[in-house]
Amino acid sequence: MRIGHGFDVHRLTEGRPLILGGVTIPNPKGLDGHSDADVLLHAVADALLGAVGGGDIGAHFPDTDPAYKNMDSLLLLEQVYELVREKGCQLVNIDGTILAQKPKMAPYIDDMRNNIARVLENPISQVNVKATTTETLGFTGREEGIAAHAVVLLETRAE
Ligand SMILES: C[C@@](CO)(OP(=O)(O)O)[C@H](O)COP(=O)(O)OP(=O)(O)OC[C@H]1O[C@@H](n2ccc(N)nc2=O)[C@H](O)[C@@H]1O
Repeated sequence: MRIGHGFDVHRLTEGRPLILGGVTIPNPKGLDGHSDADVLLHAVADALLGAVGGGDIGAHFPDTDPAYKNMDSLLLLEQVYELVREKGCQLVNIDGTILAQKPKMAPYIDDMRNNIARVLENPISQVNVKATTTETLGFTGREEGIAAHAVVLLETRAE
């Protein structure tokens, strides 16, 4: 068994869509970044890479490479999971947490879970996503940005 943790932050800005877990969420501001800035999927991808000792997404998808401009992070996650499978590992379960003061994420959580479960070829029961405010504290509480954590458990095929 192997565990991994991922964490990511993106700044909220006007003129960008808010995409989390592959779901476009109506909101006055979206997330800034080189890719689609899907902070939840980035945390999940970093957790997967961490679990297999595969570095981090910045090393695999440099934000200086035009190829990743506005990249759909579901494709980024797919490529990371291919690497996990190549290393003889597969997903047991994921737990993700979005830290955002607004908007309310509850209506979109199951769609996020479905997207992640589909890309990682696992039942939705293995993929948990939750959201929390930071009680107006810190940069997330001031609605300057959104952060996300993810923890994954993998099993090696030999197990
Ligand atoms: C997903 C992508 C796609 O281009 O861009 P964004 O859409 O987030 O902008 C990138 O992979 C986004 O990678 P991410 O890892 O989140 O970006 P950063 O935090 O800026 O880190 C970029 C790279 O610098 C390294 N790094 C970061 C901070 C630091 N103090 N020292 C470092 O050496 C990290 O290991 C990483 O490999």
